[in-house]
Amino acid sequence: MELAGLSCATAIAKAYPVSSFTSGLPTVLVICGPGNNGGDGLVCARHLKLFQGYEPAIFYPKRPNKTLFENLTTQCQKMDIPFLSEFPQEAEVIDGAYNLAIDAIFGFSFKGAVREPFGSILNTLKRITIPIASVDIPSGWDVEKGNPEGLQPDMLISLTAPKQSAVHFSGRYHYLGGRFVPLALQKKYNLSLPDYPGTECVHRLL
Ligand SMILES: NC(=O)C1=CN([C@@H]2O[C@H](COP(=O)(O)OP(=O)(O)OC[C@H]3O[C@@H](n4cnc5c(N)ncnc54)[C@H](OP(=O)(O)O)[C@@H]3O)[C@@H](O)[C@H]2O)[C@@H](O)CC1
Ligand SMILES: [K+]
Repeated sequence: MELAGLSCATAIAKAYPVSSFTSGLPTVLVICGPGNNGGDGLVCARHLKLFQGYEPAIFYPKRPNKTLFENLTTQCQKMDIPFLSEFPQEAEVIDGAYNLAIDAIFGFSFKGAVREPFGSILNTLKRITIPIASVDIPSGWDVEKGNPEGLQPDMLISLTAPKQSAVHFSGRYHYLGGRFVPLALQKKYNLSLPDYPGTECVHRLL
């Protein structure tokens, strides 16, 4: 998870360097869901803050009662990353306060109809105009079929390997992250992963 989240922050810093934010501070709203995708979001927020220049804030409405996620939350709090107590319902409020949104709500274990509070959150995210970077899968997408009515992010960071639904991604930036798959596992699952350049933890696909 640490490497997955670091990959996300690295890819985001490449696609949206601090210098590219011409209107004010590079404020980033990170929305974290209840599973490991949300954990990746917490790690990503922490690394963005460590990269310096980025100003992440986190919304984390449904927190699992597990030590890993409690520790990740504590680390963010100790780094003075603010946690929002409420999600702004108006898209304009998000557009006015932030320059980038990171969607770390659901990944490959999402299924069925979206339950609250995430339905309202996704509806608001569909209306914002600032770019959205989705971690692993745009939240609310079927892992294989995608979701034409769902979020259409500007950036996708596929982790481990792109999921089948990535063929429906129509944004500007697609990165692969998660340089941690052992060769034996790649062979077992017949994964043909691109070579990561040098010591990079991400590989740009689009
Ligand atoms: N394992 C690996 O190899 C790696 C995994 N990685 C990362 O982990 C991600 C997968 O994490 P994951 O399996 O924890 O599930 P995830 O997609 O975060 O969501 C589960 C949560 O969502 C909830 N939920 C589901 N449907 C819902 C609905 N309709 N409406 C509302 N809630 C719903 C569900 O709730 P429940 O059904 O339990 O009530 C559960 O709490 C993967 O995409 C990648 O980012 C990477 O770090 C690389 C290596
Ligand atoms: K996501």
